[in-house]
Amino acid sequence: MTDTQSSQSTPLADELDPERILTEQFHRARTHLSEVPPGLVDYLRLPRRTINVSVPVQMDDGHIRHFEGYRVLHSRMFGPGKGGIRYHPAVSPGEVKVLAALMSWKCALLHLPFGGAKGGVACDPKELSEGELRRITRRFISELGDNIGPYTDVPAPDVYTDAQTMAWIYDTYDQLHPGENNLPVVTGKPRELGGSAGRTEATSRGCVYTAERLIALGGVPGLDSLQGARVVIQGFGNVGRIAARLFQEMGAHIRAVSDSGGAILAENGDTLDLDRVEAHKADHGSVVGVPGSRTITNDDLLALECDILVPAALGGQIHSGNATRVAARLVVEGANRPITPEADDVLAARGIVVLPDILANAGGVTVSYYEWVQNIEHHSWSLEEVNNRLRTRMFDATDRVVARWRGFPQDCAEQGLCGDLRTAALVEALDRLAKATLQRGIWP
Ligand SMILES: NC(=O)C1=CN([C@@H]2O[C@H](COP(=O)(O)OP(=O)(O)OC[C@H]3O[C@@H](n4cnc5c(N)ncnc54)[C@H](OP(=O)(O)O)[C@@H]3O)[C@@H](O)[C@H]2O)C=CC1
Ligand SMILES: O=C(O)CCC(=O)C(=O)O
Repeated sequence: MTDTQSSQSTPLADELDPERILTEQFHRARTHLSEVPPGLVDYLRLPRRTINVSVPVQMDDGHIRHFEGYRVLHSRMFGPGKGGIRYHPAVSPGEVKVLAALMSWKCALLHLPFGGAKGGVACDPKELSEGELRRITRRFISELGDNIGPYTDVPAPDVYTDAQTMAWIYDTYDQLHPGENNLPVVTGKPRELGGSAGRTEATSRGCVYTAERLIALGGVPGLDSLQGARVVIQGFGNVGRIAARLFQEMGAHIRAVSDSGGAILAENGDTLDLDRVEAHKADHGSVVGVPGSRTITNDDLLALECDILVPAALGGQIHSGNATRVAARLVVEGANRPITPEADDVLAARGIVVLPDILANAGGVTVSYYEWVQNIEHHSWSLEEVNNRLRTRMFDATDRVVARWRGFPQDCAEQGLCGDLRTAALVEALDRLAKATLQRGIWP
């Protein structure tokens, strides 16, 4: 589309259902894994445990409200469950279950000694005071009790939670287990409380590293460098805001960004002044209205002509109703599950490459692993050391996924197989999980 056109688009009925999407993605990968017993493959899709808790909280005006909270442990195949905690009105048991499964694939793909987990509380943090959020967090964590722990299930930040939330989680757990080294019970903590150098930027840094590597491997037709690449980013929170900075440091031009209030496009068609965007967001709560920018909708942002599109907000943003309008060469999934399987097919048919979530945004959990190790060892690594380790690990995972992708049969479509990078990443992860399950042994 041109920068001035606008149109509305809707997904198909049920297309955004998270569990249907996971089942479809899983099905696409398992067709490449004919040597793994079918029953075992099914087992790998399902969560080990789902916990629902009711969280009663006294609000600032004195009345009592309750919130629904969830923690799903999908797998502990390679170590403790690992995954963020999200506070958002749309948090549901189905969505948390799917996000937990994605964490298992992500950790397996990155060779991290973790399984997968995810949690969330259905609430709107924008309508809550800091005190109310603190009380929700403390009560949620005490309701979870020993279902989390440094060697069983280790939370971290996700949408609308941050280092402060992690500090409350640590403090609550520490009150319940005095006298132990409880720092590794949660990652993404403030630096003063054992947080790792580089964790805040890690997810975005991982997006840049994986994109850089994929491009260097010749994986994106028509794109040979980040230098001069035109980048569009949806979401201006932890992942989107920092990704904008890091892509710019690599010489890319940030054409447009967005948040829940809308999207902005650099007026001169060139690059946004990120200092101004950040200052405006801090003062007004949204990127919309930054001087020197033009306001557009989030849907129109996804259709802007660019080299790299980075969805870094919520799931289900690119679907069959708008995938035909995406005008990028490469989509880097900063967010978890921003693209539906139907949209994956449309993008693949149009030659648009997708760097899938379990690879592109795995920098966050990778540095969470480094934080966990540092906490266990009572040690602290420099930012340079963390970033070097992260770069090596992200490059290695990208190399393995690209090798798997290039090893797919040439005639995938004729054989009824899906031949995209998402499927390659998932096959790589599932193959490892399947082998480990069989090596550990299914009990009689
Ligand atoms: N934090 C991490 O380490 C990791 C995060 N992720 C994934 O990245 C994504 C973003 O997470 P994170 O940056 O941490 O979350 P944040 O809460 O820091 O930021 C979320 C951003 O998304 C924006 N947003 C919310 N709803 C919409 C919408 N409907 N349209 C456009 N923008 C919207 C928010 O807008 P506003 O500012 O107006 O509220 C905000 O800018 C999620 O999918 C998360 O699961 C993946 C791996 C690790
Ligand atoms: O840092 C972590 O442990 C998990 C981050 C996360 O929730 C994710 O990768 O989706």
